[in-house]
Amino acid sequence: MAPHAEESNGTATGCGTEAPVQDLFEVDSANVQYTPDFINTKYTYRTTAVSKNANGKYVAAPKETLYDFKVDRKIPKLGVMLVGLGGNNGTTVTAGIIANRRNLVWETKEGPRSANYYGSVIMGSTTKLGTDSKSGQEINIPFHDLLPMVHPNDLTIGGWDISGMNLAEAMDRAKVLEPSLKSLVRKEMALMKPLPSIYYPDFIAANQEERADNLIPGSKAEWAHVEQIRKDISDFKAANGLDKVIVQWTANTERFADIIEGVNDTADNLLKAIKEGHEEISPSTVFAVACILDNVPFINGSPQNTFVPGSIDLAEKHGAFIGGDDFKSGQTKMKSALVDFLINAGIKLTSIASYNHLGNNDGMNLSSQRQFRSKEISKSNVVDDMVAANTVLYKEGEHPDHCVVIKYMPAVGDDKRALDEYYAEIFLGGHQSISIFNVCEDSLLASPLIIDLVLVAEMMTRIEWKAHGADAKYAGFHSVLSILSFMLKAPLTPPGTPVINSLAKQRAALTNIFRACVGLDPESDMTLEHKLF
Ligand SMILES: NC(=O)c1ccc[n+]([C@@H]2O[C@H](COP(=O)([O-])OP(=O)(O)OC[C@H]3O[C@@H](n4cnc5c(N)ncnc54)[C@H](O)[C@@H]3O)[C@@H](O)[C@H]2O)c1
Ligand SMILES: O=P([O-])([O-])O[C@@H]1[C@@H](O)[C@H](O)[C@@H](O)[C@H](O)[C@@H]1O
Repeated sequence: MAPHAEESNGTATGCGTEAPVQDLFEVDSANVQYTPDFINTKYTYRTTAVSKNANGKYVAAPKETLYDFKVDRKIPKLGVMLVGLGGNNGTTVTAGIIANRRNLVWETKEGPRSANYYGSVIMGSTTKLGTDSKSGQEINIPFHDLLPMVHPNDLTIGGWDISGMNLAEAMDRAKVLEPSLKSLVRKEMALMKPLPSIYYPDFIAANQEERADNLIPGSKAEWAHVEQIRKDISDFKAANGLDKVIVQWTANTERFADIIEGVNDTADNLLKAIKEGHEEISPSTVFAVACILDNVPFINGSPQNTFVPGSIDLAEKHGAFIGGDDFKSGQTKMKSALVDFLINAGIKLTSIASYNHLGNNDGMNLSSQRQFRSKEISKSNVVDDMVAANTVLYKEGEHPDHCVVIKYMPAVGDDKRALDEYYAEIFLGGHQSISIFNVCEDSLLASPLIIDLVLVAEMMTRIEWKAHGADAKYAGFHSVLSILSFMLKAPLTPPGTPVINSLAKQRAALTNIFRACVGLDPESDMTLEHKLF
């Protein structure tokens, strides 16, 4: 376990390790070479190429592609800068990391509670390494140990907010954490004040204006804003002695930006539009551009279309990582698992009614129609791929009725209520109706996702690949990190590639890409060793 941080100068500071971490396991294979700095792997990627013959019959041909992967084992000192640091998610994830780093225990009405990373797939789940060579029993290891990843206790946290409240006051405003826990982290939180940010009123609800007292000068997208954000990141990195920084948007949901030819359709047009102060450039896109220009990974935890085509074009040109959109925390995460299960069980889902109400500031922002529309889109598209994949149940273009309702009810605060009804046709004209009442404590479910997104995105900056062969050159994965999809409602994918929303497939992709990087085949769960004897 990497040594942990000491708090200093008002930011929770992390610390990387110089020497490679001693891994929990090593792979014994002629295709895997370990050096002090790298894991070098020759990997055979096996797929099935399907075509149609002259009679219209599918022809399935096994296909093998050889890749070389190289993983940098050195764990960096990593900073994360949150846009919206003073919000419910921002204060909660910050307090949570401080609590874990200090192994805090606090009193609650159910008795003492200890800090944990529950809800994080990287820190709270395990993955099957293989089966015991003697007993045949499954050997599972912490997901975090599959590759040499940063530990969240070592993260250095900072960021921006249009509200100037220090994080102790903002934590009180958020009303998420137990008073007993807040009292233990209050001192460190009070020392953390968000950097001034950019505020373009037309992009978020008018009801947010009263908190906008911590602003970078200038009223619309301007190049000075890009330069200020780049300077903020550079200063944060230098002041904390960081090796890398990752920026994540957990600020308010913005309205969708119109995609306008000549404005935000290409990298050059987008840069030109920002310099001209075009009003259709959103704050989140300005942050994305600032990060891309300095190769700082940028992740969008909200549903708006931050990544207009010009920003994706710019990221590809710079080889910078971007990822999004919209943390998948409670109701939608459940939906992406349940719909997958029902449809893959041959049960014909015909209607999904999703209602929720919440009383936090996110809910207040979403009470404005244009911001709600962003969320409605991200919450609605999550079933599309699963429905389209089952042509036995659904004809071309046929899909379940699906409605999404969000209401702002201040009384429930951050304890969002999600009420769902799944209605399906079953055998011989029967019906199945599944009703769910799900209290999703929004920020306590989202905060571990913020951590997972940072850890996976940072890990991807230390993985390179090339086609197997002497003359090929190593390169990074595509700029759009679709590997992050498990944590996101509306996964951004490289242009022209399919969107996968099935939660099981998303986790399998994350697991098996990481397994490939250490020379292990995908986990198939066939367990033939338990069937063929
Ligand atoms: N479970 C969840 O909490 C969850 C799940 C999915 C998505 N999200 C999204 O995450 C975002 C944050 O959620 P939250 O509950 O923390 O909301 P919040 O309103 O408590 O926090 C958002 C913060 O962003 C700040 N902000 C707004 N515009 C800004 C800007 N231009 N620059 C810097 N700061 C700015 C606000 O002042 C506020 O402090 C929302 O967009 C929400 O839709 C949340
Ligand atoms: O629980 P989930 O659907 O994944 O996501 C949540 C929505 O249900 C909720 O309405 C919204 O306010 C939150 O920002 C979040 O998006």
